[in-house]
Amino acid sequence: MPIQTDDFAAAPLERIVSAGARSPNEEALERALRPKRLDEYIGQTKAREQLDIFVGAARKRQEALDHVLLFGPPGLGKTTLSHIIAAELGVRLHQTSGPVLEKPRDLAAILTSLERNDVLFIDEIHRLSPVVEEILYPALEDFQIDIMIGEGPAARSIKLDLQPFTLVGATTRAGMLTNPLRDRFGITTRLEFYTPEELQRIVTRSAGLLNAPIDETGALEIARRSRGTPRIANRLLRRVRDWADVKGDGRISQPTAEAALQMLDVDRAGFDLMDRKLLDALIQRFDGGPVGLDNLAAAIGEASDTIEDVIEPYLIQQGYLHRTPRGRMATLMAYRHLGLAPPSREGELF
Ligand SMILES: Nc1ncnc2c1ncn2[C@@H]1O[C@H](COP(=O)(O)OP(=O)(O)OP(=O)(O)O)[C@@H](O)[C@H]1O
Repeated sequence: MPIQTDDFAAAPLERIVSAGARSPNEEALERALRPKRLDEYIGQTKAREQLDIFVGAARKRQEALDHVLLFGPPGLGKTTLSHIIAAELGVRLHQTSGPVLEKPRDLAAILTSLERNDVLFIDEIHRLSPVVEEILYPALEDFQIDIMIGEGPAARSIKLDLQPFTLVGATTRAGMLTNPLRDRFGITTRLEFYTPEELQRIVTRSAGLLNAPIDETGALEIARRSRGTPRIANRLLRRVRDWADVKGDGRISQPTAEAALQMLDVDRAGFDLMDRKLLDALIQRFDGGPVGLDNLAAAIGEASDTIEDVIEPYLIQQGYLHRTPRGRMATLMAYRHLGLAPPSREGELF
């Protein structure tokens, strides 16, 4: 049955290509568009092949799968994959996130409620507090936790046995994980940006679920401007579909997609005003760099974390930005993209 989207509010237009922030309505729609099984999950061939084997083996032996760490920029499908892992194992998924688990007892309550071979998904696992992380170590290694009973001198610690389970941790920052935590994951999977062809298949699939008529050229135009990210592809698809419904005959083809995305200020490279502002500041105010992250953040009025997690990974991957030990630098492609003349600097990047 096609999904009705009339009651889903639009994402904020000022950052339509951000893979980060989402409204609750958009989250609901994402759930509906999520592939449910591994063979519906498009792209990420390496991750999919590995998981297919490891999950198959665990299921055959009726054992808990080794703990899995998924890392990569937001919106590439970490949450989706954790749901798929649980579905393929035929077990329940319990979902939480690092910042939500404030106290050791928050985590203890979840761990003691797990049934045999269940999957516990912790999003933003790099944001677990150290005291909560301490509880996790013996849970991951020996399926046991130590909990304190009572207070003051009468306090004592008791050991509780847990059911075997699989932790799936997701993070945008594998480098921020402590070594003891990182070492406890048996399977580490890095999610990569998607190719335009993979995104084209995702857009086509989502359009089918949304009952939106689209042809190959329309899907490819949306895919090319989606920064390698399914979340953005799905979001742009919905906005293009609005445009096609109001300004056209409802069908999405290349000219419709191009006109709609131009209106939304998403350019041919998938950059929005914020990306262009960052590249522009880097070139015009800092002579192309190198410039430190904090200075760049101050210049464009954005948080350093947002630049690091959301904006720059794609700019770097596409070759518009370099991260050097001395700071960020614009590449020749960045100058060209903005229509600016590059400086002639011998021995440097160009
Ligand atoms: N491989 C894929 N095939 C089809 N659709 C996908 C795929 N990966 C992600 N999606 C779609 O993209 C949306 C975002 O995916 P998801 O929520 O899993 O991202 P995420 O990496 O967990 O992001 P975050 O870490 O920001 O929560 C989902 O609605 C899902 O439909």
